[in-house]
Amino acid sequence: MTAGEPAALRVEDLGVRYGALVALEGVSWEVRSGEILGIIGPNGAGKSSCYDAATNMVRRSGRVWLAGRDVTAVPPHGLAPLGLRRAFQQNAFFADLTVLENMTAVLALDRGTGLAASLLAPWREAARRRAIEAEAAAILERFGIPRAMHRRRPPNLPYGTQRMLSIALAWGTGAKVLMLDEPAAGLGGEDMVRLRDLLAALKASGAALVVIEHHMDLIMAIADRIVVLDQGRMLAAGTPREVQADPRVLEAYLGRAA
Ligand SMILES: Nc1ncnc2c1ncn2[C@@H]1O[C@H](COP(=O)(O)OP(=O)(O)OP(=O)(O)O)[C@@H](O)[C@H]1O
Repeated sequence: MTAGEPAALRVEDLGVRYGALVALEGVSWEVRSGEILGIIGPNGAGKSSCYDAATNMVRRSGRVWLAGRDVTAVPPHGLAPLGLRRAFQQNAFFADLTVLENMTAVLALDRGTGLAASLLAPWREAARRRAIEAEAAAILERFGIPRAMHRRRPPNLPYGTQRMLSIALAWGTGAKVLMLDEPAAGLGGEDMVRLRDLLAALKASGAALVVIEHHMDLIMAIADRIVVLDQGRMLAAGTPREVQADPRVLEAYLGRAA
């Protein structure tokens, strides 16, 4: 990214209420291309509400800009074509389709071809389908899913590979901003290393990543900047080193648990 270029995603003064409960208030941050922004905070701090607010999935106040364009009023399904994509905490895929069919279906949908047309298409669609399948296979490999696994069904994959698949499906034809909700949940050992390497590679490719994560070692290692939420408000923001040294952050995490 060059100086003066607008942030890949900028949110300003986000607020969310569930009835009388203020889940989020006055939250502002931005993430630039080729950057990873971490969002952390104790349980119930408002992290998921912040994602829902940024992607217009909940009634909220505040404003959102994507690459300088005001997308405050754009509905969730209108954001993906603009490059803002999101993967959820739960692995999400069609369990009855193979890994390759899942990826192919996402690409076809991204390109405006319906699922039925992509998978059940008549002969005249065959060449086009083969091209999309080849692209899907290449994306899966990029996300660390080898060809030997492409004909399997997602529930039969190792858990860490299911997670990679969920991220690949969220990525689709490509994200300018990818929002991940606890990508490391349930992962350990080698899978953590694979995830960290993948996120670093996506960042290096120029994507902007926003990552909610409870796994502190991971987020402190990969994030360029971190926003700390507590009780719906911004408690701190800065580099990993800065937030780790912030007494308010230590208090939020350790003080109340002690
Ligand atoms: N749909 C909802 N209806 C009512 N209250 C909600 C709803 N969703 C979240 N909340 C409340 O809003 C507050 C913020 O929740 P949120 O899920 O955004 O926090 P979080 O930081 O993502 O938590 P966690 O780390 O546990 O996932 C919490 O008090 C939660 O109970």
